[in-house]
Amino acid sequence: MTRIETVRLRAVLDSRGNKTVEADVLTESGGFGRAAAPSGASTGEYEAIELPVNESIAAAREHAVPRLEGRVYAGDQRAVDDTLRAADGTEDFSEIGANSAVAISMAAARAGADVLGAPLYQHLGGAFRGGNFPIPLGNVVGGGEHAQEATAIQEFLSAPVGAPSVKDAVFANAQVHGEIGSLLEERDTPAAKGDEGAWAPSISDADAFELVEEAVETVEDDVGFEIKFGLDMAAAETFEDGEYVYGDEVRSTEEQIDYVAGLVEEYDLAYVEDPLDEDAYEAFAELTDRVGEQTLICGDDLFVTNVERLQEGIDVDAANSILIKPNQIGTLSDAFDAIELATRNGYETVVSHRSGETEDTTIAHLAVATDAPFIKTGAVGGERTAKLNELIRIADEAL
Ligand SMILES: O=C(O)[C@@H](CO)OP(=O)(O)O
Ligand SMILES: [Mg+2]
Repeated sequence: MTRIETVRLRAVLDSRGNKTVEADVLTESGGFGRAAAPSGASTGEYEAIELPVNESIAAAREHAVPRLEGRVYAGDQRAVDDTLRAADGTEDFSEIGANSAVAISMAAARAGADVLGAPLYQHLGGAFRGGNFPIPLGNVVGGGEHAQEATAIQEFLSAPVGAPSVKDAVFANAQVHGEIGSLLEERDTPAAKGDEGAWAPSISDADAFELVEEAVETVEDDVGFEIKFGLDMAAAETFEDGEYVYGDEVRSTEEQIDYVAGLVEEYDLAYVEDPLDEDAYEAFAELTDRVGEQTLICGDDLFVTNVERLQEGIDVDAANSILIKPNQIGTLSDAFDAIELATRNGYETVVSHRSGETEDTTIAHLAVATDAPFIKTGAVGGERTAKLNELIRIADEAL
């Protein structure tokens, strides 16, 4: 019933103005699904490979599309994704590109949902899911690879942990973002916005901590529920010759662990992503041992949504949460496998956008379908609010 009739691929723009892959999947019964690949800037070394868009589309048309059309059912996600893997023939999608793979994988899921007449989260998660909503982590101040001349730490994330509903949480993050804008204006500190819509002022990390703390407290008082904040330190980007280089600060591994543990204590951080290098399993484990009871230590570049790397981390207690980015691994099935392995081992999952995004809302559905406790998808900006507003619609059963 959901047999794929046609797969169409095209280049469209992402939020940075770069080209990305969009896929349409049409089924023989008239089902239709469309999805687009996001793109990272602070990409992990072990991620699946994103090929130049035209190259990826040409390779996918040659190798993957003929194996899908007339042969595979869009509703059978495993079969779609196995076919993509077989067509590619490599471990890291370097033949057809993870950008075409993930676009086709997500478009097929949408087509499958369309044929069923079900919302995507229900098709992906089944009848017994959809009642829990992720807490959105909203990037409110940032720099690193996402903005020039801004904070050395890549992301300061508002975390409305006490929000009574997803809608309240989404609005609270936007309010924190707005409050920071007002504080910057009061201080005569000019600020551009980074790739994810966060403020990107030319201030030190220490100043950014004070700024975000003040904004969070102000909004917390106003909304009446608990808001914390967290960080993506994207440490692999700053790790040079065995040292962590954040602006003028240079730290050894032990110093970095002490520094992060100190930040968790001082600011009662809810979340710390990639505090250490992408190969530093042991150092991650040391930090998790010290502060893992108080906060989430999340692996992004460390795990790259890859079950083998996650298992390595589980074996040494490297972290207590994992970032889930479907394009990091190439298919929805692979992302699901990582989520299941994580959940079985008590790791919290954080479904995530990329810095280069489109209007695609698949990750909002993925988070709801898997009961993910968190979603990281920005606070403001059209490609970010596309996902946030979709969460609100899902909660309202307005799809
Ligand atoms: O590091 C990250 O977590 C992401 C998203 O915030 O950034 P990028 O997509 O550039 O890898
Ligand atoms: Mg990250």
